[in-house]
Amino acid sequence: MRRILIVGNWKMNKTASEAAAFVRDLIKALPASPSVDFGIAPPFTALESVRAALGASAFIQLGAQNMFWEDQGAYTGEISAPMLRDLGCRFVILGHSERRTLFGEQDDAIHKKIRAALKHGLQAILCIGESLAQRERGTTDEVLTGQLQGGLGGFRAEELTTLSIAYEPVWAIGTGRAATVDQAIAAHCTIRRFLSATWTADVADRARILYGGSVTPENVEGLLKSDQIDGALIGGACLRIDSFVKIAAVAQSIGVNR
Ligand SMILES: O=C(CO)COP(=O)(O)O
Repeated sequence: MRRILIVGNWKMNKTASEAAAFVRDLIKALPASPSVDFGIAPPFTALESVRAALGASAFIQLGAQNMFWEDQGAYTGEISAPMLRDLGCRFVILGHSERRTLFGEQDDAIHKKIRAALKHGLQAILCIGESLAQRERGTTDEVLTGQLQGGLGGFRAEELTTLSIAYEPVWAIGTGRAATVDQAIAAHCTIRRFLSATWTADVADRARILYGGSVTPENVEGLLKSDQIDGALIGGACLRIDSFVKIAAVAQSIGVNR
């Protein structure tokens, strides 16, 4: 069975010192031997201070919110996979809908980033999700499989053993309007079926599929109770200690029984 993964995507929030102080408090409040995995993706500028604050707390993984696909060179403003590895990152979020819509990221760029992440031993969390218009048009499944094909097409099954996918419907991000459990399960099943049909049953079985979009301490239990939902990628509710800790407690209680 897949272990639950709870990741806080802090987006463009918290200075390096605020982030470090938060993490020091968080470590004290989280269970000492968790039955689930935790990850935090602070802004690039806080990676170093968060790594120092995490110290030996290996149960919280450090990750980044984006990266460029080249290792080094004349790419002003960009950050590479080796740079992230050197700062202790273990994962990187790629293809977030804010990157796609606000910064024009397309599938071919996301594909190159995933390849670079895997080459350097970073776990990729590939974000996919439909807009409200696409859902209303009834094209959700097509959008999801198109984004999977665009991001992952051409990879060999052996390359995808550490892959995670985050299903983040665009209309649910930061809106307070989360997908229902049934909507999330339906999308996760579409994703898993596609992984199995395109690669192997093993790839589909191993991939952790997280839900993201207005996850809160109140709705996380319903989501995680489904064995199709392997965790959550959380924005707003992971910016506050109290709600992060509440979500962690729910995940922990479900995780021990998985
Ligand atoms: O985009 C998200 C996580 O990547 C979700 O953000 P919210 O949890 O704030 O809706």
